[in-house]
Amino acid sequence: MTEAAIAIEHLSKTYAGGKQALDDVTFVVPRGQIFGLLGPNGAGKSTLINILAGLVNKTAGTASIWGFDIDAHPRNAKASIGIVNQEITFDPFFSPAETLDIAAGLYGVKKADRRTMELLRAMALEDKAHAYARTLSGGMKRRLMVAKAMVHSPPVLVLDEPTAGVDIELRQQLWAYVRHLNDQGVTVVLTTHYLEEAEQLCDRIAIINHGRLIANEPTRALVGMAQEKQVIVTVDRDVAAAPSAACFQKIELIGDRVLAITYRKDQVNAGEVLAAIAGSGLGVVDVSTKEADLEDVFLNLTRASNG
Ligand SMILES: Nc1ncnc2c1ncn2[C@@H]1O[C@H](COP(=O)(O)OP(=O)(O)OP(=O)(O)O)[C@@H](O)[C@H]1O
Repeated sequence: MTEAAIAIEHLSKTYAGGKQALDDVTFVVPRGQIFGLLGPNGAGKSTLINILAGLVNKTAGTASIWGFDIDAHPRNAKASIGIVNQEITFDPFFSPAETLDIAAGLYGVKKADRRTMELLRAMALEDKAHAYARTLSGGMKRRLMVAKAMVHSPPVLVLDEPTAGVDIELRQQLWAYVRHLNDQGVTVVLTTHYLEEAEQLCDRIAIINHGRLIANEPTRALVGMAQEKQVIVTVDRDVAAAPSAACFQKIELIGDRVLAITYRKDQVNAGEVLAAIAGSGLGVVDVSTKEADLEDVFLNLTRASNG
């Protein structure tokens, strides 16, 4: 079996005060992937990452990074992961080069092994190497944070909400660098609220909601679930049983005259769905549609997992 980049088993966290942020979470991040951890605000993503970082103590379960259990081998586990937090944290009076040197020193990276200029170059910060960090733009600061997380050349890089408040151009640059790192063999985990963002980058996506893992699928399979769209159709007479048609993914009678039809928008459009209703002899009185977004994917998945 190939070893996991990150393996989490039955991980739970209840904060003092009683809030359960993680509830029996088990999943594996395979080595070499770009792995998306999705979930709405407050789902428990940061808690999970902070446990991996050694900043939050778990209540139950185990976690290992690059084969190192975080309790049994905390130093090796920490050396195997670089984490870019949501907050930008560095001393504004140091230059980017100094910032990286200091971070490398904290990790015990020998001077000869430091990659300060290489990292700055990779993050397009070479010409700012000796400027005060406080003179950097917001985007440059964020890139510096990524470089800082990589000073000890960890095999796993975690980006927690890397694009919150980041403009599109910078986002593209950041993703290009993430892909570059991944091409070089770095396993990347990124958390985001945005399915679309994860969709573009990730090989695999896990979804966490209310502290529970509700999906862990190859991106393509998960995105398929987001292709579902629903139309609610009111017809002109009472119907005893919902009509069927090949273009319906699912049809439910939700009132005497109201049908909820799920279809895949990559396969049919609403017009065809309505035509199928008309074809079954029913007159359409009213229609409303609903786009499947991440929220719906959550709902579908939670419904599915509740049986
Ligand atoms: N130190 C803490 N003490 C008590 N409750 C906490 C603490 N940190 C987080 N929580 C709660 O735990 C839950 C999960 O929070 P967490 O920050 O892990 O979510 P998240 O998915 O990272 O959300 P966001 O995307 O907003 O950062 C939330 O209800 C949050 O209020």
